Amino acid sequence: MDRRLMVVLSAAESADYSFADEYNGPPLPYDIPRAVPIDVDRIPLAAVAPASAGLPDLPVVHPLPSPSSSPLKKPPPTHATPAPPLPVASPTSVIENHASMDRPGAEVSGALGSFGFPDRSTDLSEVVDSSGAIGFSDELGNGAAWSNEMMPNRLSTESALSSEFSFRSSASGDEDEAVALQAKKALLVTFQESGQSSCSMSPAVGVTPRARSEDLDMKIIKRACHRCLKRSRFTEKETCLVCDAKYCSGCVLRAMGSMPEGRKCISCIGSPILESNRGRLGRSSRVLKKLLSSREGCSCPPNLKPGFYWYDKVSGYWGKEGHKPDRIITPHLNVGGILMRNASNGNTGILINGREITKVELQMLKWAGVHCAGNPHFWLNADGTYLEEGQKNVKGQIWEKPIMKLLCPVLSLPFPSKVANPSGEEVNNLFHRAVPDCFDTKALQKLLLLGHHESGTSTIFKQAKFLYSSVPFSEDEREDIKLMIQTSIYNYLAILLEGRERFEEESLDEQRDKQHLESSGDVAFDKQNKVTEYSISPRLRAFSDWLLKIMASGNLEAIFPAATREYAPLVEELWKDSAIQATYSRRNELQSLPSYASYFLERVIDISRAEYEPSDMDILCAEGINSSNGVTYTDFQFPCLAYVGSSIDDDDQQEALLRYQLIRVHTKGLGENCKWLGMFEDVRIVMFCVAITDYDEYYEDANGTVRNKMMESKRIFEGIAGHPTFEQMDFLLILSKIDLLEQKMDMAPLTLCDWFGDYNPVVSYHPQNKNRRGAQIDATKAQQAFHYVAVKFKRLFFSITGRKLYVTQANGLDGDSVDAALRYAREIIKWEERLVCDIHESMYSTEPSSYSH
Ligand SMILES: Nc1nc2c(ncn2[C@@H]2O[C@H](COP(=O)(O)OP(=O)(O)OP(=O)(O)O)[C@@H](O)[C@H]2O)c(=O)[nH]1
Ligand SMILES: [Mg+2]
Repeated sequence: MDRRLMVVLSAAESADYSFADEYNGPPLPYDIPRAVPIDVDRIPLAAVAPASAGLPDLPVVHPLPSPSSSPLKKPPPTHATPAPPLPVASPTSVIENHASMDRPGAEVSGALGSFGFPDRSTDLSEVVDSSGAIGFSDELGNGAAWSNEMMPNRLSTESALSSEFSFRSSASGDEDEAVALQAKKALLVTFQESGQSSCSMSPAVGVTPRARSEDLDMKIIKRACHRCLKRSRFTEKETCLVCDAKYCSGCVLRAMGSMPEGRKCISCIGSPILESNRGRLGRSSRVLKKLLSSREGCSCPPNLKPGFYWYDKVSGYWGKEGHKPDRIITPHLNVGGILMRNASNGNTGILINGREITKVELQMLKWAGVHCAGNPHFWLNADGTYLEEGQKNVKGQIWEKPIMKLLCPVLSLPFPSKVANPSGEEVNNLFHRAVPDCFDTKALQKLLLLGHHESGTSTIFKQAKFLYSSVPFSEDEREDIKLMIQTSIYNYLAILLEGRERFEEESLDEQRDKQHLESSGDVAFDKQNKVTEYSISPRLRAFSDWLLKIMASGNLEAIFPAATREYAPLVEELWKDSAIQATYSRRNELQSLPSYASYFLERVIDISRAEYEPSDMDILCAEGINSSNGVTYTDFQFPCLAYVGSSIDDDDQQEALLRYQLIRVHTKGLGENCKWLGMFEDVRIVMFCVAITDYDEYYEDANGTVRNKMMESKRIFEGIAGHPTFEQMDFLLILSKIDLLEQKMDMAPLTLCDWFGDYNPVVSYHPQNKNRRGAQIDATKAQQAFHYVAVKFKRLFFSITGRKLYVTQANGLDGDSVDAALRYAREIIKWEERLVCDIHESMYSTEPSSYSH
């Protein structure tokens, strides 16, 4: 690395921390402190115990080879103060070092003991004094990186552990416990002053009073992995039940080995667990679950939360007692007893492997084409093949229909990650991108996207596919989309032509009324020969009549694709006609004309060509790609965000492995009183989409009542927020079409919507808010409105649930904006997880406060 590393020190004593960073700014007018490399000649060496010490005839560690011949490199210096002379290991330390000599890596432990880690505690006060908390932890980080790099196989877990542990626990409030544990740890590598008993030596391990007082440092260290010393807030860690040392997933198996006594580090085996950790016994460990799942042959382990479960050994179905199946795991595991008929509390009379199935499972069987008349009893194998009890013939395979892959998640039922073919060989499912095994074992985080008509849900859904899928739409799908766009143009035109006729009628009526007024009704009004701004030429009128007739007959599809090419010039002529343009300018009165109609009509000639290929934008704007009533879902992973000049860190990489599922449901598809919402009880977050521009838009419901779209969104939102399925669920409100708001507010004030009647923003007339010509710029108008609407929904949500509503804005047509909204949803999920972990930690931690943020 030839990049200059500069240590930035905080001049102020009161500064919270300092940090190391690369400096790219202009030359500084003053001298900066320089990092002074450690003088390798001053590295202390272990000495032979003098005979005067009166020690028994003990084996002695030989001095390390001279630095020049040593493979150990000096650690990179990061603190600005010269490194203090490092203490030489005392005679007793030699003995202590020797105590671990018969372990692999003991030699290295000894080397590190006198060179790297244990001296850290002595060195600590210096580093903390001069550069503060983060400076200290950087020091640790570098040390760890160095030692791991140099001695990957020989580094003793205990060495790092012990030195780290002795520091950590002596700072904890529970001195007695710490001292006892310390004594145990110290046998491995800890150094002690001569003359001290092994039990009393722990406080002597170089912890200065100053270091003890640094609570913040304690917290930072506590969150670090005790083996690699890497800190990360979001990296899950496993904690030793005896000494509370934490290990990241990369170190846990080395530090804890095969865990013959449960979750204890190797050095703690044989020691009783801390009483305060008793409550953690039997609780699931996500770190271990992820790690062990790939090693122990169970392709999809169940969620090990405390509770009672049932397990169907034959099919691999696994579920909570009294509930439908939750997972399909490896079959024939030696777990549990006989499967009870009422295990899942089913009431359908149909049995699978002796268990009475639930209603949703019955629905699934029906979709799979299984005949369920007469309440049959089935025998279901792990490969999905099924037979009727007492019969020999396989009746079918329940996973074989491709649609099952889509339908199972809809019913919140599991689908096997791998489907075995009849020969017994496991094959990857064809309908999914191949996902490595380790991903499969991670829980899928489900994000439910809901919204009223035209709220932008399918645009966000499509955008997510573009953002996160390598092949967002297949060739066939693109072909369908093309046909749909070509057809839609005629729909838009028909809406305009109908509107034109209406406006022409209204205009003629006005003319007639006016004429009647002027002539007192003496002159007859000749409607046929009157012209208005909405009138079109006879030729175009003939085409218009024909098209409207075809549309009315619902036979539009019959004239395609010939119509697209043949009539494209006429459509273009009509679109450009002043009558249609005048109609289009009153588009807010044409309820069903989508906002993107002009986007396609402008390009009708191009779009009508046989070789037309829809662009990504065309696909985003096109209607009907996701059916309005159906449920659509897509699985994805957030790619790592690599910023210029920065590398992707461990956290990002770990997060990039997490799998998400975006499920988009149109509220129409939820049925009366949202009765289908119960299907989504396992989603992690509900994202409710509202088009912020809906405040002045109306639609006609099934009864012919004209309703304001914003008020309708509010009504649906109230129903969903208060739905029992989502009692504890996080909600994120996405206010979409934010890009259109500014323009819209110029034409129609927000107060047009009854709910927003009290909108009265403070308009700032600050001179700086003027453009070069002196005109006032109200750049924040849309933002003010956004905040106002957001608060309205937040208050509404709070009044229903007593909880907090998260709100974000989005422009569905902008990938970055949708990416930001979805990443925000991910953050919310993470916060909630963190909160649960914190509560858990605080419940089972002996320390007053182990973590704060
Ligand atoms: N300018 C702009 N247009 C948007 C935005 N979101 C959606 N649209 C457009 O608004 C129209 C309706 O959006 P959809 O995503 O289809 O709405 P929906 O929620 O799926 O509603 P249904 O189609 O009724 O199911 C589409 O033409 C989109 O292109 C946005 O943020 N900005
Ligand atoms: Mg749509």
